[in-house]
Amino acid sequence: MTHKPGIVITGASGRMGQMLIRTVLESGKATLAGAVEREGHEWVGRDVGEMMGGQAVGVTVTADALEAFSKAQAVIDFTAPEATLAFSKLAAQARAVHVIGTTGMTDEQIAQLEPASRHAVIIRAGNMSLGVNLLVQLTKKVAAALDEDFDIEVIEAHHHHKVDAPSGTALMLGEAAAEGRGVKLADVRDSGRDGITGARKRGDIGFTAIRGGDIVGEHDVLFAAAGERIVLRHLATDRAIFARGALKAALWGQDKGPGQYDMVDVLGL
Ligand SMILES: NC(=O)C1=CN([C@@H]2O[C@H](COP(=O)(O)OP(=O)(O)OC[C@H]3O[C@@H](n4cnc5c(N)ncnc54)[C@H](O)[C@@H]3O)[C@@H](O)[C@H]2O)C=CC1
Ligand SMILES: O=C(O)C1=N[C@H](C(=O)O)C[C@H](O)C1
Repeated sequence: MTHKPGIVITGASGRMGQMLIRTVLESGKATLAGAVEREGHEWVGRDVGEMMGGQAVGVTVTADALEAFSKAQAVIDFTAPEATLAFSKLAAQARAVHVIGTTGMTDEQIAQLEPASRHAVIIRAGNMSLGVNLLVQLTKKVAAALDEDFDIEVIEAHHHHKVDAPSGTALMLGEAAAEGRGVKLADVRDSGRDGITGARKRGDIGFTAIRGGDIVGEHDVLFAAAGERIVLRHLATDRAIFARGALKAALWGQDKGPGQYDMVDVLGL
């Protein structure tokens, strides 16, 4: 690719926002076309490089997302569900590729992305890392090979700032396990056990969420039967893996037609 696409990062001051800005600036494959934060945020009106504690990079943080998007070829968005919905409409208006890493969206909110995807490329995944997307494929295969004598549990751990549970990744893994078994996750999902829950229901897929300290993101898919257990595990130790995946998606999306895609499409898994 000779032309370097301009990329806007939303949620610029966030944990992922800052990681994405560094990744784009250091990539040599894209330029940083803009940095967006919410109205009233202390970073708005300031140079994003300086606000991250380094040299000025010549990009002023703005709350005017449409103006920023209209000068870019892609938007990478790791923010919050309501913000992401609003950004999807603006990215479609600007015909910019919208890479969505935001998790915690309801089914209704996900359905509301459809009109935007008629006009622009949307690439959405609860986890943008190569390792997790490979684990999703493995989970599907293992679940398809085993019967319901194996209880499936998804166990995830994240830092204490995380606001949604189960994590987007845990839900991807649960969906993959359900697909492997030929069932709908909604019919077998068991989240948040507490109190006298009764015995585990055969065929259910259980979810457990741990929150503590600075854990970047850990996911186990446990297949537990009488006398043996299989554990598929992914450990993230650096948020750079998510940012690298998101940048790859933004570049991949440049020559695709409008529609909704995920990281399995991007990575060709
Ligand atoms: N798909 C993936 O690979 C990954 C997804 N995530 C997800 O990304 C999201 C963000 O995670 P973190 O960076 O840890 O959170 P964070 O709380 O550090 O950052 C979120 C940022 O979004 C900004 N924001 C919120 N509403 C906004 C609006 N209307 N306009 C502009 N900016 C707005 C906030 O001010 C904040 O700077 C979460 O949903 C998380 O689960 C995180 C890591 C990897
Ligand atoms: O909020 C996070 O930090 C993460 N969120 C994503 C998720 O919900 O799965 C991906 C990663 O695990 C980090």
